Formats: sequence, structure tokens, C-alpha cells
Amino acid sequence: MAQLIDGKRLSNQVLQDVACEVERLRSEHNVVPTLAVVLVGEDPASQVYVRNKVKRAKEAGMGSILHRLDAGTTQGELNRLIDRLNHDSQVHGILVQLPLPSHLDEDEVIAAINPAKDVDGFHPLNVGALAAGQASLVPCTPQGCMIMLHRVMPELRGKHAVVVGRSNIVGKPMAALLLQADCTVTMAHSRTQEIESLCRNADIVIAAAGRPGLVGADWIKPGATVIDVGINAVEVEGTRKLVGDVAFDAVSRTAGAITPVPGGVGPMTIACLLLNTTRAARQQLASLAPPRPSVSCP
Ligand SMILES: Nc1nc2c(c(=O)[nH]1)N[C@@H](CN(C=O)c1ccc(C(=O)N[C@@H](CCC(=O)O)C(=O)O)cc1)CN2
Repeated sequence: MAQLIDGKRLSNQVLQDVACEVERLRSEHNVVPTLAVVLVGEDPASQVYVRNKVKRAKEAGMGSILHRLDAGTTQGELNRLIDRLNHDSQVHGILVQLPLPSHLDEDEVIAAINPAKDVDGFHPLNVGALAAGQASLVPCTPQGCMIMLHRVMPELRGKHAVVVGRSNIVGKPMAALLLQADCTVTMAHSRTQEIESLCRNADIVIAAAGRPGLVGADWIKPGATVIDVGINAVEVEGTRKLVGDVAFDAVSRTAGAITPVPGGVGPMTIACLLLNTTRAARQQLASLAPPRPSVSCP
């Protein structure tokens, strides 16, 4: 049976580190890292995620401000709120919960966020920096996946990883992070041919396609590590249930290690969001500090 990678437990460890860093920023610099969360509309899943983000931020001693806007909010109104948050020195991180109602342009909203406060790591400047292997704010879900992977595979160098799914939020940044860790990376998607045999050759499979139970036991090499990013609500015998993109029971009998859904990648996403907020606060503090003299004074 595969080793279970417990996202709930690991995320609590990350959140403890976040709480320590929050306390350091407060006691040493009188700064309370603060996250502004923007939710537009009434999407039920988004409301749960946003509530959890605000709750975890408070538990870690951070500031959090929730901006709930109604579903009819215009692009101009949303852009003006982002502009206000960009210029608010008490706000260190800005997150706009996705998806937005269809009349709003997500790309325009993301591009309007100050890249230094873009704790989702979705701004084109942060995306480009990650692709170029430069320091940046890294998207939360892939960052959480890397923490989980490192727990069971301390040495990633030379490992063959297949990422199933090519979204901007998960697939693409995930591939960039695996490349940075010296993995050999294959990206697979709905048009990929022979996807099963590609995965069967992989040491690591990241399932992020958004298709319940897509990855079966016959896709997985014995002993491989499987990270399930899918969070799909399905009805089983009249009851709503959350399942991943991986057929968990079957794959657990083949894989070496596997993440569950729920209790896997989801909690890590929120923990990494708060980690990014402390990093953004620290970075903003450093950019305010007077420059140090480059030569020593006599
Ligand atoms: N601005 C963003 N929007 C969205 C992101 C994101 O990273 N930034 N990711 C997803 C949703 N998401 C975070 O926002 C998210 C999804 C799921 C979970 C989570 O903890 N899930 C639990 C189950 C929760 C439940 O019972 O419904 C789990 O997997 O155990 C956290 C965050 C899309 N939008």
C-alpha cells in the first residue's frame, strides 16, 4: 500500500512556521502581514475557500480583509478596488478569488495587481520570473505540491515527472518548479496521445486535469509518487462527495506514495498563500529600508 502524504498535517507545520514569521515581523519591525481577499459573486465553493483563507490567516496572527462584491460588479469598479489596495501600505498581499463572473476579464484583473503584492503568483511578471528561474512569488498549489513531493522524495534530480493538465494556475507553474528541481518534465493534456503509457514511465505523476478519477492504476508505475490536484464535487448515491483526478483506492495499491482528496493538496494551497503573504511583507519591508552604503565608511 502507498504511503499517504497527509496534506492536513503538513499544512499545519507550514502554518506554524508562518505564525513564527508573523510574530518576528511584528516584534522586530512592528509590521502585521495583511492579506486582502476579493470575492466577486456567490459561487458556493469560492465562498468556502475564501472563508478558510481568512480563518487560517487570523489563526496565524495575520491581518486579513475580505472584500465581498456583488456578482454585478463592473470591471471598472473591480480595477478601482485593486488600485486602492495596491496603494494601501497596510496591505501586503492581494488575492482575487477565481473564477470571476464571466463578464469580468480575469487577465486584466490579475495584471492590475501590484506584482509585489501578488500572493497568488499569477501576475505576468511573476509568471515570467518563475519561467526564467528567478526569485518570484510562486503560485500556491504548485508550491504546496513541491513541499509534499520533497517529503517523500528528498532527491528529485533526474526523476521523470509527468504533469497532466496545462492550466496557468497549476500545470504550467508546476512544470517550471519541477524543472528547477532538475526533474525531466513531460506535460500532458487532453490532446496528448498515449497518455497512459507516458504516465506509466514516470517516477512522479501530478494529476491536474479536473476530471474525476481520470488516472487509474494501470497509468502508474509501481512505486511512483502520485500528487492529486483535482478537487471535483460528484454525487455518489445521492450524496455530494469530493474526489480527485486519481482513482484513489486502486492507485494506492500500485503507487509508492499518494495524496488524498480531500486533505491533500487543498490545505497546502491555503498554507502556501499565507507563506507568500509573509514573504511579500518581508520583501516590501526590505524595499523600504534605506540603501546600505556599498563601501565601508572611514
Ligand atoms: N485566486 C485563486 N483562486 C483559486 C485558486 C487559487 O490558488 N487562487 N485555487 C482554486 C481554489 N482554492 C483556492 O483558492 C482552493 C481549493 C480547495 C482547497 C481545499 O482546502 N480543499 C479541501 C476541501 C474543501 C471542501 O470541503 O470543499 C481539501 O482538498 O481538503 C483550498 C483552496 C481555484 N481558485
